[in-house]
Amino acid sequence: MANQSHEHFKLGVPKTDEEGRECILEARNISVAFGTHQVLKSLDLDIWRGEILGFVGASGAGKSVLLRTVLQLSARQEGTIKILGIDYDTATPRQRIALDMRLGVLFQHGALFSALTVLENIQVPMREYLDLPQALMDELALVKIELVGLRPETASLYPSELSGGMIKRAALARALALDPDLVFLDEPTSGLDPISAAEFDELIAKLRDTLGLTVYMVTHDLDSLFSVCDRIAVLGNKKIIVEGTIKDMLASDEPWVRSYFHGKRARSLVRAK
Ligand SMILES: Nc1ncnc2c1ncn2[C@@H]1O[C@H](COP(=O)(O)OP(=O)(O)OP(=O)(O)O)[C@@H](O)[C@H]1O
Repeated sequence: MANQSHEHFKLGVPKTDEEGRECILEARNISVAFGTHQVLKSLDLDIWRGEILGFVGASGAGKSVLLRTVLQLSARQEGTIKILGIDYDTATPRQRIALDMRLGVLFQHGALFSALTVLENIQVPMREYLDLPQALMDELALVKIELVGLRPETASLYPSELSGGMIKRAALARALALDPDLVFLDEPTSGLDPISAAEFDELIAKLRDTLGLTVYMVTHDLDSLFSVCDRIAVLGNKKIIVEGTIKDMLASDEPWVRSYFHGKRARSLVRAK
């Protein structure tokens, strides 16, 4: 038993960059097709500890497909995905569970269970992966509720009783339930008014700064890209066509990147900076 629990937590040795940051997720040569429709071809991606990586690309470019692929939720034709230095395909079942626990996900529409309260929603991953007494799970869920800036009274509310911004925060609290290293956020500010969206961005930046969280954010929100993303990756032509800081995006000659980051809305953000 002792050996089994040891194996459960035995993870790999991730590669590091020149600043000594660990590579939390390393995807190589990823290809995905649906029938004859090739969506991703030989795509490479590294995600480094502590960064907020924004993923953009034209509608239909494959952002959701890539997200689902790196989360092992949809099949790929080829390619390897290492999480914390472990190749998911060759990992033992226990290592896979340990890896799954290191990742949190906030799907686009919050995806809370409507029949469960906020507290119960946050406890879903705890019930799935941990064996804790109810009182401890209640305590831990309340800590997550506070962490995402919700009031303790929110714990007993159902999703239908929450505003859009509160749903996103509750879903984020659930994504953080197991203290993951990396959270995936799919369009986290879509559907929020600009003030709630800006507050959500601030929360993400705060969690990165205080918890050392690493964030993979699919977004169309230029405000988020300008205000919180350390690095931006642009998906197009079946792979990452440009990646870098917002400054790099503004300097890029790539036609889609130019029109996206030099559009009217982007120009007003550049002026405001
Ligand atoms: N299960 C599937 N079966 C067949 N084709 C699919 C499937 N899932 C996605 N696709 C196709 O893959 C392509 C990429 O879709 P995807 O949803 O990843 O785009 P996206 O970049 O996330 O777009 P958006 O910004 O509009 O959400 C699209 O052409 C889509 O029709």
